[in-house]
Amino acid sequence: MYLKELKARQFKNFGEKDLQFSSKLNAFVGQNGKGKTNILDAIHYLALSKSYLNHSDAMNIQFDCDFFTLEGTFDKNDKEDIIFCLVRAGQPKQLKRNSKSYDRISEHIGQYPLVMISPYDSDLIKEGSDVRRKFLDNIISQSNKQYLADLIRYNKVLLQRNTLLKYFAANQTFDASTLEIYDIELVHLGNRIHEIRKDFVKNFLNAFLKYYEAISEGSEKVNIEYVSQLNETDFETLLKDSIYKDRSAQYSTAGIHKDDLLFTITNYPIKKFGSQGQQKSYLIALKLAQLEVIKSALNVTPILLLDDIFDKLDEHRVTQLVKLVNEEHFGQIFITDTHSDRTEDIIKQINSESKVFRL
Ligand SMILES: Nc1ncnc2c1ncn2[C@@H]1O[C@H](COP(=O)(O)OP(=O)(O)OP(=O)(O)O)[C@@H](O)[C@H]1O
Repeated sequence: MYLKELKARQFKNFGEKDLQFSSKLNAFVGQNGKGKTNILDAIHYLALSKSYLNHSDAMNIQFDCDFFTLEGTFDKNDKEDIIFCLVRAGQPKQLKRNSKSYDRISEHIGQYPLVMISPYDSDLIKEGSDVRRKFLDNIISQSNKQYLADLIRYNKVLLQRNTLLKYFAANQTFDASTLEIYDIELVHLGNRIHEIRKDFVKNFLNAFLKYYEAISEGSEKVNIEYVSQLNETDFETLLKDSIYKDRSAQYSTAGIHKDDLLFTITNYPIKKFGSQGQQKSYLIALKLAQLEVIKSALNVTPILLLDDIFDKLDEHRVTQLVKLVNEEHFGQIFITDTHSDRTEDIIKQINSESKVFRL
């Protein structure tokens, strides 16, 4: 599967932009602010029906305009699919495949898988546990619909339990039997989610270690640990033990909604002890492992977007990374860079069909 062609109208800084791509490597070169990332974001938008960068669809409309459109021609098993997207400020977005609107936009997800590696991924290391849980949940949900359903239900029950705790506090009352109804369901769902996350991290770790070792040439010891209160104590006991704390906090303080991933380098948290290059290598290995998992779940090779990823990596790591993505199991790749010399070097190394766009 690859993107053959992109037509963007009034999307961010592009009034009108038509591009034809190579099925293997595409490089966008240009100075800061020329719109290299915006092109990757347009591709992201077409593949996943949302921007990587802006939560609000309307923020992608060119300044002083009323709408944007994107049209992408994907080649999937030698068949062409045309994806069209129209966004008008204040209106629901329209998404069509081959001129037919989707009944639900979620039907589009997974059809044209894509993984983006961008400077904004540093949030995964630097921000709170919710960002890492989201990363984990997103990957697992792509191939496990039951997991997604359990997770949605868990969050709903959790919200109801929290509302009840607030009600108890506001009315200076307490009813253990009502709380127990929620606890039974939370324990049932939470245990299932915990087991799946535990198994997933075990498998994901192997792929991650393989990529980190390849990029760093095995020079550093890294690890991902699945941190969960349920690793130590069963969920039922946890809920019982935390009831006084929950009542005073007026929310549920224990459960799988507190899970985290601990990213380490030489046994210390990479967030505090990793250099910028090590953190970047770590993020790249995480995302390449993500690509591998998606590929085996969907049986389609995701498109890979590499936004400005060479900065802060030393020459060895750049070479290793280029070698890696040049391997057979990677499909279409888009890269952006401000250094045209470096891009030319990379293209020489990759030595396969490629196209360079100068912006
Ligand atoms: N809605 C919008 N309408 C018009 N222009 C926009 C809009 N959103 C962003 N831009 C412009 O897009 C430009 C940024 O583009 P982009 O981030 O793609 O640059 P880049 O080439 O990747 O730069 P860098 O090398 O610094 O990462 C900025 O000039 C910004 O003002």
